[in-house]
Amino acid sequence: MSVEIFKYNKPFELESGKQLNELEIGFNTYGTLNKNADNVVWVCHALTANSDVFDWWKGLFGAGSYFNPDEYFVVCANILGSPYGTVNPLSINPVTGQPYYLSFPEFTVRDIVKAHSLLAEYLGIKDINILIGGSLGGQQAVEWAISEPAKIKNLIIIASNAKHSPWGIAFNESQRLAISADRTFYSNTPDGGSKGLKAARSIALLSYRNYKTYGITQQEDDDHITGNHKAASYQNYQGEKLVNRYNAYSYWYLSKCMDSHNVGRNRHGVEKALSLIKARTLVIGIKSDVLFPIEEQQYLFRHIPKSALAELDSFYGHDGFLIETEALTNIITSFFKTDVKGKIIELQRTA
Ligand SMILES: CC(=O)SCCNC(=O)CCNC(=O)[C@H](O)C(C)(C)COP(=O)(O)OP(=O)(O)OC[C@H]1O[C@@H](n2cnc3c(N)ncnc32)[C@H](O)[C@@H]1OP(=O)(O)O
Ligand SMILES: N[C@@H](CCO)C(=O)O
Repeated sequence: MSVEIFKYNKPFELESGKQLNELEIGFNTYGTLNKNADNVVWVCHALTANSDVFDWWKGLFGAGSYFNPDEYFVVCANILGSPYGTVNPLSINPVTGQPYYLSFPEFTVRDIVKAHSLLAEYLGIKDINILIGGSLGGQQAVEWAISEPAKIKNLIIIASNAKHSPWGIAFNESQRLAISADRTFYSNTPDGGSKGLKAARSIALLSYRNYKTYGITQQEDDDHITGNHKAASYQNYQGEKLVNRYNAYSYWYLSKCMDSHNVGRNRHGVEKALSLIKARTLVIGIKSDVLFPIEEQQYLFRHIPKSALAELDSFYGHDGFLIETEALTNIITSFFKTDVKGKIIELQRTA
């Protein structure tokens, strides 16, 4: 499915007070907006994904899945700073005629939401029936539900939080240290910082999975002492896989954006901000998630007025939100079948 581009030809003011002179957003839509305009499902994607949600969230999205194009008008937009159609550090700065690289302005989760709200307006979307996102996507979703409470009818937040934790920021900073230790990062070339990015992804994976995941998927049959350990080869492979489809500059800025996440900023605190949410909300946590531990979803559940919590027992850790599509389908189906506030659904892993 090809990416469409929305161009906003006015300067786009960022939360920092800085601005982007031009805003372009890559997005995908699937299905059609119905007569009552009440079938919109908006997906907020996570760190390195893109707007083709039918590709990366198969099993939950697509023909025959829960979110299918016969029933829903699904929209997914590429986030600010990401290189899949939206303005990002490798884009040309109209003022200089050169790519931004490290002169790209820092931006926040609120800026992503503000940009996507402009896209929603352009698409003629007044109400979002279901707003859904995991991880950094969940951070956008909760932020949007607070900034435009009347617009969001139902909210699904998966493996995410209300304010990025010191632990999460420490992981992100460690990844930025890896990127900046690669001096080519400062060369301002499209592949600058590639070795650093590879190391950064390797660090990040440790937070996306966990001890048990590695113990099973990367267990070795033989007894060799050094050299080509399976887990080492996996880290290298995954690092290179990201380098082949991404760039260090987008990664750097998006990790800073994630650190900025704090729904309470200038809103009299996190609890007050969460209390503003009007959407009927489903919070899903993954018990084995070490990056966004279950306590963070329990906290969201406690402070979002009309909310339910599901705790998923997955083998995959944080990345379970992308992988456990069958379990997510079951949880979401039960949520929309029940009106009981606070019902906690406990599910075992299915994959
Ligand atoms: C333009 C684009 O392509 S955008 C792609 C979309 N990306 C996104 O949406 C980002 C979000 N997605 C993700 O983060 C991931 O895809 C996930 C979490 C959903 C799944 O992760 P995966 O990498 O597919 O799964 P997993 O961790 O099991 O790794 C499997 C891969 O590692 C390889 N692998 C496994 N063990 C080893 C090892 N010991 N040594 C080397 N390679 C290994 C497998 O061969 C497989 O390779 P493949 O991806 O080329 O098929
Ligand atoms: N694996 C996810 C990040 C974890 O939220 C991604 O690459 O987008």
